[in-house]
Amino acid sequence: MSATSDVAESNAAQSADTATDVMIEARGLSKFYGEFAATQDVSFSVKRGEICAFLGPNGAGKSTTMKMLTGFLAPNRGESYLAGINVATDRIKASEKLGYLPENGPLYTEMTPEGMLRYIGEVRGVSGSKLSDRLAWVADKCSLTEVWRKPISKLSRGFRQRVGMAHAMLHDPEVLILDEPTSGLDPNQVHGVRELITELAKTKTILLSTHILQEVRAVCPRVVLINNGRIVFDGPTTDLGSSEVEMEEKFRSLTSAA
Ligand SMILES: Nc1ncnc2c1ncn2[C@@H]1O[C@H](COP(=O)(O)OP(=O)(O)OP(=O)(O)O)[C@@H](O)[C@H]1O
Repeated sequence: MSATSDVAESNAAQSADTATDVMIEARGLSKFYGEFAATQDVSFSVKRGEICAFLGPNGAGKSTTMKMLTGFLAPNRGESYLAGINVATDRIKASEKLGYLPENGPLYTEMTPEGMLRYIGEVRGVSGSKLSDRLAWVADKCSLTEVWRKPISKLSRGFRQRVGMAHAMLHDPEVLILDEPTSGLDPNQVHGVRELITELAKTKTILLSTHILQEVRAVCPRVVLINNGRIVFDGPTTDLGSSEVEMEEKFRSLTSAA
């Protein structure tokens, strides 16, 4: 084989790898409410195994983008892909790859975590020993054992958030999209959820939204920053600064009104 065809073959293999390695992709996502652009031409991708922060101030467009990425909101322009699957045209196949924790997601508060998660598993077509195994796994990973049979209405916000995480992870998806997973939690609960995310990151691709810089530093080596509906930074977290103070300054300069 010639050197040229060697190179061509290696490039082809590389681009095939690259194609399957992109697990989350936003392609030019725009969402308008009347004249107001909630997001404009948002494009970025997250590769297999990455844990990426989607950072931005309040109202920047994080939840809107996540809803479009997960197929819960139709963009006016642009496309979303999960594991290479077009979310708009192949929703069911894409949703098999996806675990989504929406901001303030609904829970069946009259049920127990066990009852609700069993019900969701059955609706998704999992049953028997496979469902029991998955329930045991999420109960353990999300530290839900002590509240497993208590009504969700009686649980603290931290435990409710963990039930939401368990819901997202029940079908063992490859991709997790988590909208402000630590919002409203006390410092101990924040620590617990961050530990869980770090543990999950060993086997999953994760995009998590936050407006907390410490969260990014604690959990995410990569950051995509959105402001006024547009991406203003995409790169390694360390490129935002080597200390918290530097990061705050950079964040402010990238997100202050022009
Ligand atoms: N249904 C809607 N109708 C009109 N405007 C909307 C609607 N949904 C969102 N917006 C606006 O779009 C912008 C982006 O909202 P979004 O919820 O995506 O921001 P966010 O970055 O997730 O904010 P936060 O950190 O506060 O949750 C905001 O100005 C919001 O008021």
